[in-house]
Amino acid sequence: KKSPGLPLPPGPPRIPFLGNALDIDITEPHATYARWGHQYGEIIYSRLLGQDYIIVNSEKVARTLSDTRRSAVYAGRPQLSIYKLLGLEYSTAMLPYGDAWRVHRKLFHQTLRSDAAVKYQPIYMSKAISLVQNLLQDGAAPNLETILQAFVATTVLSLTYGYNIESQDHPVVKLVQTLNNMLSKEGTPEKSALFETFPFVKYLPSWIPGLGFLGRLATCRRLTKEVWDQPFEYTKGEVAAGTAPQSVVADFLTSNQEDKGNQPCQELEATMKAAAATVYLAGAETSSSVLHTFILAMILFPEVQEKARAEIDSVVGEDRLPTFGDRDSLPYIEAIICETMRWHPPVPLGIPHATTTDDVYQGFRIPKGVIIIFNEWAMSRDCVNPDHFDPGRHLLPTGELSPNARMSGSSSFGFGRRVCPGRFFAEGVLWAAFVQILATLRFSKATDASGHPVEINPVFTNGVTSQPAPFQLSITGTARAQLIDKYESL
Ligand code: HEM
Repeated sequence: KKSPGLPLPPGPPRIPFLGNALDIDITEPHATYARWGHQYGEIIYSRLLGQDYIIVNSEKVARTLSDTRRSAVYAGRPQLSIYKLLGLEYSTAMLPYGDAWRVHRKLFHQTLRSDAAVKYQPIYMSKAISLVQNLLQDGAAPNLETILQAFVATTVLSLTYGYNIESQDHPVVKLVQTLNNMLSKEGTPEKSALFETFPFVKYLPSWIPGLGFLGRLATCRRLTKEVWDQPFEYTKGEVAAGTAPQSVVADFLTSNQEDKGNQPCQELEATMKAAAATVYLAGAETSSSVLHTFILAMILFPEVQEKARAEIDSVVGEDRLPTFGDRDSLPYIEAIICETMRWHPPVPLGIPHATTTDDVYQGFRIPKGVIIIFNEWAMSRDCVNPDHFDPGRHLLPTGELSPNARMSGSSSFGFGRRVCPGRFFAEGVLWAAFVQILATLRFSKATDASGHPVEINPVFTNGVTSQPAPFQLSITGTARAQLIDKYESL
C-alpha cells in the first residue's frame, strides 16, 4: 500500500544526522526501547544515523504484523554491508526474503520440524549426561562458561555433522569457536552503522591507523568459508562411505538424494553448506545462554530447584535417570524452561526484520525497507513482577501445564515466517540438559574463606545474544548422581 499522506509511528525527537543515536543506552538498548514504549506506545519510529527503525515492544502487535496475512511484508531482512564483509551473506538468517531463503527453510523443515527433531533424542540425552559429569567433576571451582560452551559446541557439531567429539580441543571445535568469538566482536551494530553511513570505509587499506578491524573482517571471511566447507565435506565423505551417523547434514544429503535419485546438484549442495553452517552460528550461543541463565536462576531461586527435584523424585523414583518418556509427566520442569526463556530472553532484540513493501498499521505509515526490531526483552517484562523467576506463570491452578506453554512457542524464538527453525531441536537439547541437571545436581552460592555465601548480582552481557556475566557458584551431586556412570554403560 502506498500511503505517503499518513504519519509515521510516534517516537522520540531526533537530531539532524545522528537521529536518536545519543538517546540509546548502548549497554542495554532493549531497556531504552522499552522505556520509549511507555512514553510513545506499542510501535515506535526511530532513526539512527541514516537508518530508519520501527520498534515493536508488544507481543500482540508483533504477532498481528508477522503471523497474519501481512506476514510476507514483515519477513525481509535488512541487507547490511557488514554481513558481506563478514562472509555471512549466504547464511539463512541474513538472506533476503525470496527463493534462496525458501530453499534454506525447506531444508530445515525436512530435518528440524517438530516430529523430525524427535529422532535426535538419544544424542540430546547422551550429551546431557556428559554435561552433568563435567559439571560435577568441576564442582569445587566450576568454570561454568567453558563447560557450557563445550557442551553446546560438541552437541551442535554432533547433531549437525555427526561428529563424535568429546573434547573442546578438537580442531573443528576450535575453528567454530574462534569464528564465533570474532563475529561477536567484529559484527557489532556500531561497525555496521559505520559501513552504512560511510560505505567508502570498506575500500580503505587496513594499515591506516584505527582501521585494523578491516584486516580482522578479512580473517572472518576466510574462517567463515572454512566453517562452511570443512565439516560438510567430512559428513559427505561419511555418507558416501555408508558410515555416517544420524545428523542434520546426513539427513539433508540423503533426503535430497532420494528425491532426485542421484547426488544433489552443486547449487543445492552450496545451499546445504550455508544452511548447515548457520546451525552453529544461530544455535550455539543462544542455547548456552539459556543454560547459563537457568543455572543462575536456580541459585537465586532455590525453592524452584527444590520443587523441581521433588517432581522428578515423585515421577521418576530414585533408582533411575529421567528419560524423554517422562516428559509429559513433568509439567513443572517444562514450566521452568518456559520461565527461563521469559526471565531473560537470550536474543533480547531478536534478529532485525525489514519490510518488503509499504504497509499501514493502525493509521501509521510503515515504509518499505524499514528495519523492524521486535523487542523480545520488553515483551518478556509485560507481566506481574517480571524480575521474579516464577514457573507457576506457565501452569494452571491444577498444576498442569497451561495449554500454550511450550518452550518452542516462546516469543524468544522470534516471529512470523522468520521464526527460528531450530526451536524444536533447541527444545530437545535443552529439555534433556535441564532435566538431567535437576535430577543429579544441586546448585548454590559459593562460600568465601569464612564460610559466608558469596552474593550474586545478576548482570547480563550485552550483544546480539545475552547471558549472565560470570558468577561464583558451588555444585554438588544429589543421591541420583551415582547413576550417571551407569548410564554410560547402557
Ligand atoms: C535456545 C536456543 C535458540 C534461540 C533462543 C533462538 C532464537 C532465534 C531468534 C530470536 C531468531 C530470529 C527470529 C526472527 O527473525 O523473528 C532465530 C533465527 C534462526 N535460528 Fe534460532 N534460536 C535458537 C536455537 C537455534 C538452533 C539450535 C538452530 C539450528 C538448529 C537455530 C537456527 C536458526 C536459523 C537458521 C534462524 C534464521 C531463520 C530465518 O532467518 O529464516 N536456532 N533464532
